[in-house]
Amino acid sequence: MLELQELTRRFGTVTAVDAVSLAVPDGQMVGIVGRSGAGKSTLLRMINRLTEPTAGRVLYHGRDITALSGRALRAWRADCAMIFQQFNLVPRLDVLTNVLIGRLHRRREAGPLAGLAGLLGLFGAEERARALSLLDRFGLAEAALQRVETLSGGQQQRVAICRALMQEPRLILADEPIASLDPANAEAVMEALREANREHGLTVLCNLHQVAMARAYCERIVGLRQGRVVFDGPPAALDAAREETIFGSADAAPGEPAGTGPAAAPAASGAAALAR
Ligand SMILES: Nc1ncnc2c1ncn2[C@@H]1O[C@H](COP(=O)(O)OP(=O)(O)OP(=O)(O)O)[C@@H](O)[C@H]1O
Repeated sequence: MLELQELTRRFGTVTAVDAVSLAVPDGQMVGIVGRSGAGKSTLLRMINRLTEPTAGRVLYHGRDITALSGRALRAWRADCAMIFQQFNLVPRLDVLTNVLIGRLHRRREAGPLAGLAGLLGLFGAEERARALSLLDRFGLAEAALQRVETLSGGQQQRVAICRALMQEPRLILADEPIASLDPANAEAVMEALREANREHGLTVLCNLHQVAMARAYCERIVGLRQGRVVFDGPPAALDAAREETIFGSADAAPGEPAGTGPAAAPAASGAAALAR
């Protein structure tokens, strides 16, 4: 169980995440939705401590993640694989090497020398075989020796998911993984995340602008608005009125003029429509 207790992050006068409390059982696939600026990225980044909370706690299986430092924090970060909108692969390296880089997160845990051995290309036959088998599972085995920059965005994101699995994490934190993809590639990536969730039993937290994708692929949807949880439930419970609570109406919400405030989308009038 991952527990967020009154998790808060302020940037100056902006409260990006405002006392969020959530309990996520192991193996759940959660879609976190909300307008641009609602606090989705900040929330996710506090879980692996890329962003430090201003207040509140993160607990995993009862252990206080917020209090970790040094080696224990590195180990926790290795338990949380992160997927980014821009893939964060090494474009000039081949696909297989990019996937093997997932092992470095585990090796860094074992100490600097083990990490260095990985950087020098000293991956064992077993690790290579595992990387290839992951690529095969996601339909990418034939591209294993191609430079990653020659692949489509959707293929690159699936390589990033293979790299994440190579890390043998307990959680996947995906921050807008499909924001820059066309619909077909977006679906392929969401399928891959669902497979990681179901076949590997991983907890997946996935930030999404598109409610339709969250509905289709996530068993639970958490809606954020101005850093607060305004919806938490299964897709079937997210009716039009509740969706409006998350995204606002076609017109700006009361007291929240279009294009201003921490939760403002590029244009509030278009944000709800774009998000659906
Ligand atoms: N490093 C930072 N410094 C200052 N303000 C920040 C920082 N990171 C986030 N914010 C602010 O916190 C609020 C929440 O941002 P966040 O990126 O978490 O939202 P989001 O829902 O992920 O939005 P998007 O979908 O556009 O990434 C915004 O007002 C943003 O400007």
